[in-house]
Amino acid sequence: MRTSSSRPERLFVTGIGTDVGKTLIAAILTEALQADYWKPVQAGLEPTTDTATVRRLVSNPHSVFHPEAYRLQLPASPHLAAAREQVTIQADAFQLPATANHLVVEGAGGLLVPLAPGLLLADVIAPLGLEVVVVSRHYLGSINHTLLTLEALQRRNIPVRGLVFNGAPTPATEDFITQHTGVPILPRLQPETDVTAATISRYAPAFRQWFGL
Ligand SMILES: Nc1ncnc2c1ncn2[C@@H]1O[C@H](COP(=O)(O)OP(=O)(O)OP(=O)(O)O)[C@@H](O)[C@H]1O
Ligand SMILES: C[C@H](N)[C@H](N)CCCCCC(=O)O
Ligand SMILES: [Mg+2]
Repeated sequence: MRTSSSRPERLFVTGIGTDVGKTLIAAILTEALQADYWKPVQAGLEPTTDTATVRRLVSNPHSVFHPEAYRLQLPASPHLAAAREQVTIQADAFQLPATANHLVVEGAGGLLVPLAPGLLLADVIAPLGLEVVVVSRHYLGSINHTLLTLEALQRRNIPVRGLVFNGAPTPATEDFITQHTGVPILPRLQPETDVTAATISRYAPAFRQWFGL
């Protein structure tokens, strides 16, 4: 929930790929800021959706969960999932939900995921005036994927709020990315045995403090 004196945070959570922890970090940000949450494109509805997951993981009563612009059955790239249902994802469907609260928007997969022929996720996010939080999960190859993501954001003049490292601390990776790019670094996530509302509540204060709240 936003206090009257603070500027609302408008964050877009992207990642260096799919399954890197965007939903987990979006839930932490949503809880930390008592923000609203919006997942504009959901590809894959079973066993659950990211909106339902974040709703389950968030404890505060203020967050509002805005309906997806596109809910697609197939857990695949959005351009394929949409085509399977004879749906064409349209750029003008990406209008931010009307809210004065902090807002956390979660992408699908990585930054350059295709939505429709000639249309990438980055194309529809860029005009929305969001600041990006990039999630970098550790695996061999993640340095390259992280630098490519940051370079693509810079080339499109999309502002980067910061980077979250997800996984056991890996100094050789984290130090190189930090020094090479100079991007701000948010609190890190450790590998967790269980991801529950209690896990999210444990991380939220450090993120809240990082945002100066
Ligand atoms: N630090 C962690 N500890 C334990 N499990 C994690 C961690 N980070 C992510 N996971 C788990 O990995 C899986 C993939 O994470 P998540 O759903 O957040 O990915 P995503 O980037 O949001 O994917 P998508 O592109 O489908 O939105 C989930 O089961 C999540 O709970
Ligand atoms: C279904 C999956 N979990 C994500 N929602 C979508 C991932 C799209 C990846 C497309 C790609 O980069 O090849
Ligand atoms: Mg997700």
